[in-house]
Amino acid sequence: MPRSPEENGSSIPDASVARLATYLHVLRLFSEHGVLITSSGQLATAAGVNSAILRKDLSHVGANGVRGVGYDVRRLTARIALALHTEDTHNVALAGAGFLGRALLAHTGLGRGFTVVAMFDTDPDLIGTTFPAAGVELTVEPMTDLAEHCAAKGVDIAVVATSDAIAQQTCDAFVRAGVRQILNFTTVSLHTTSDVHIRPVDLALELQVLAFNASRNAGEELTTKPAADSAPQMSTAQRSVAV
Ligand SMILES: NC(=O)c1ccc[n+]([C@@H]2O[C@H](COP(=O)([O-])OP(=O)(O)OC[C@H]3O[C@@H](n4cnc5c(N)ncnc54)[C@H](O)[C@@H]3O)[C@@H](O)[C@H]2O)c1
Repeated sequence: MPRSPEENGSSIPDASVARLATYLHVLRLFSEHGVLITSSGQLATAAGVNSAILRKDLSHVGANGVRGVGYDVRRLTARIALALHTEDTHNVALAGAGFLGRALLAHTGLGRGFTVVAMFDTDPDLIGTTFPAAGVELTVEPMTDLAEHCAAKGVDIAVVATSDAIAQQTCDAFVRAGVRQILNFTTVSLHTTSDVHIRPVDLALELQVLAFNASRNAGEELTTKPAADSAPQMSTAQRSVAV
C-alpha cells in the first residue's frame, strides 16, 4: 500500500529528521525501562530539546499526544521508525581505512539498520587487511574497485574519511558509482550534483559551539553575581544591556 507523505518522511526538514532519530533512541531506552506513557516534557528533557520544538517535530510524523495523558511510547516509537524508514536496512561503504575510518567501522549502525559492507583505501599496506565489522571481517579493497563493489553490494550510503587531499575525488567516485547519500568527515566542502545529499560532520565545530556556550555562561555568571562590595544587583534590563 502506498505510504502517505507523513509516513514516507519525504516532507520532513533535515533538522527535524536528526532530532526524530534522537527521540527514537530515547523512546527505545524508555521502553527498555518499562515506561509505557511519556509526556512531551519528559521526552523533550531526555532528548535535550525544548517541548515546543519536540511537538513541532512530532507533528511532521502525524503524532499527536493526548492532552493530559501524553504519548504511548510503543506507538510513538513505531510511528517515528516508519517515517525515518528505520525498518529498512542500508548498506554503507567507507572510504579511508585510517584511524577515523576504523573507529567508524567498529561503531557504525550498531542495531540501527546500517551495515558497512565495503571499505576502501589507496594505501598498499592497508589493502587486503581485514577489520572486524558487526561480527564479520571486512577486507580493505583498493579504491580502483570502488564502483564494482558498490554495485555488487548494493551500497546506498557512503562515508568519506580519507585524507582531505583526495576527499573530492573520492566523493566523485562514489557519485559515479551511483551513490546519492554521502557522509563527509573531511574538512573539505564537497561539491556535487543537486541530486546527491551530502552531510558534513565536524567535531571541532561542535566543540566550538560548546566552547562558545561555556564562555557565554561564564560571562553571564560574572555579570549576574553580586559584587563582593555589596553593590546593588543589576535589574534584568540593565543585565541584558551589560550582556
Ligand atoms: N569530522 C571530524 O570531526 C573529524 C575528526 C577527525 C578526523 N577527521 C578527518 O577525517 C579524515 C581521516 O582522518 P584520520 O585520522 O583517519 O587520518 P588517517 O591519515 O589515519 O587516514 C586517512 C586514510 O585515508 C587514506 N586515503 C588516502 N587517499 C585515499 C583514497 N584516494 N581513497 C581512500 N582512502 C584514501 C589513507 O591511506 C589513510 O588510510 C581526515 O580528513 C581528517 O581531517 C575529521
